[in-house]
This record gives sequence, structure tokens and C-alpha cells, in this order.
Amino acid sequence: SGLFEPKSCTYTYLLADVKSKEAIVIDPVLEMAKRDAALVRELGLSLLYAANTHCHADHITGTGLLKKLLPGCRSVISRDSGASADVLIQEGHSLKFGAFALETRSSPGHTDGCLTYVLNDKTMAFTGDALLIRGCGRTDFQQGSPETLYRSVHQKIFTLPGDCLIYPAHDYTGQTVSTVEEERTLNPRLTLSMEAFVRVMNNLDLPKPQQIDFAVPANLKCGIQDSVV
Ligand SMILES: N[C@@H](CCC(=O)N[C@@H](CCS)C(=O)NCC(=O)O)C(=O)O
Ligand SMILES: [Fe+2]
Repeated sequence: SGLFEPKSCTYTYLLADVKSKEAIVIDPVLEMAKRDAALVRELGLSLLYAANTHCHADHITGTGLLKKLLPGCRSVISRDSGASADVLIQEGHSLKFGAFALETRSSPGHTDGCLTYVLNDKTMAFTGDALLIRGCGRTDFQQGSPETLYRSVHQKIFTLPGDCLIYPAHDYTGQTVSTVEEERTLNPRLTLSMEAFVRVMNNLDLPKPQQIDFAVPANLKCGIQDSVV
């Protein structure tokens, strides 16, 4: 299922193995955790993991609340994020659910701890804010680095099969899904040379996310809901 949170324009994804009923949610949002838990229950699923692609700056993660709502669910984030969670993962680790698994690729540059989760058959990639549809995550806060992001996208995402579907953590224009081939050929930022990309990223001049000052400290404790409400 593709799920949406309108304030931060965040996409949350629920993946399940219909046979075993084991499921994973990617990038849940605190305000929508009750909706997500209700969907999991309605579908008769057992939610094994609530996984973050990175320590978000623009909303509070729903992973802590989902743990409370769905006992047995474990929160996940990368070790490199510096955040706490039940499961700290890094490149090469995989999260199994039924006959499927999400494989972890490290894709830093928007933040140090950004991960891209790739379905084991390489038909889908959940890119967080590393690669957005016709865009990419900004590099002007947290541990942002345009050079690092450029390398991550080219080495870790554009090397996937061309027909691999790209599911980002956000979209601000209403687009929901892309492919590796589309972004490799049409992304206005990532088709530039590294030098031109760095220039563009250093001159975006975006206002900072409205929730950044309380979202980042809360997300550093993404498995511990008690400390953020
Ligand atoms: N207006 C939004 C924040 C928008 C924003 O900064 N988005 C980030 C991703 C979330 S950390 C981003 O990287 N955007 C890239 C871009 O090119 O827009 C809010 O106040 O929450
Ligand atoms: Fe982000």
C-alpha cells in the first residue's frame, strides 16, 4: 500500500507477504500511525518492522508509536544516523518478511545515515530523500553533502535495473512513482556533471522545514515514543 501524510508530503509504504502475512512499513509518520496500525490489523498482517530511511527533519517518525500500537513490531534505522532504535542496520543487512526481504544500500549525502531499501528481486527501491522524482534531497542541513549525494545516487541507485520502480519518501508535485531509467535520463539534477550538481545544490535557497527544530531531536529517539509525546 502507498500511504500519504499531507503536511510534510511524506509517502509511507506498507509491504506484505500475503502468504505468511508478515509485513514491513517504511517511513511512517507520527500523526498517521493510528491509520497505519488500523490498516495492518484490517489486512490481518503481522508487522515485523517499522523502518526509517533516515533521521527525518520535516516530521516525527511514527515508528515509536507503531511499536506501542502493534506489539511485536521493531523500529529500524541506520547505525550511521546516530539515532536509537531496536534494530540498527547498515549496508548489506536485510529485513526479511515472509518470502521477501528488503536489502539495505547506504546512500548518504542528504544525511549521513540515509539508506535505500531494495526489494530482493530488485523490482522496487525505496530511496528516502536520496532520490526524489525528478529531484533529490537537499544538502544544506544535518550532514548534507552534494558530492556525497551525487556519488550515492550514481553508484547505489542508478546501478539498479532500469525498470526498477523508485518510491521516494516525499513528493511535492503529486507524482507517486518513477523508475531508475526515467531518473537516470530525465532527473534535472542528477543528469548534470558533479560540478554543476554541486553548484545547483549549494544555491537552492530553500526555507528550512517547519518542524526541523523538534523533529530531529525526536527522531534521534525513533523507537522511544514516551520521550517525544
Ligand atoms: N516545506 C517542507 C520542507 C521541504 C523540504 O525541505 N524537503 C526536503 C525533504 C525532507 S527533509 C528536501 O530535501 N527537499 C528537496 C527539494 O528540492 O525540495 C516543510 O516545511 O516540511
Ligand atoms: Fe529528509
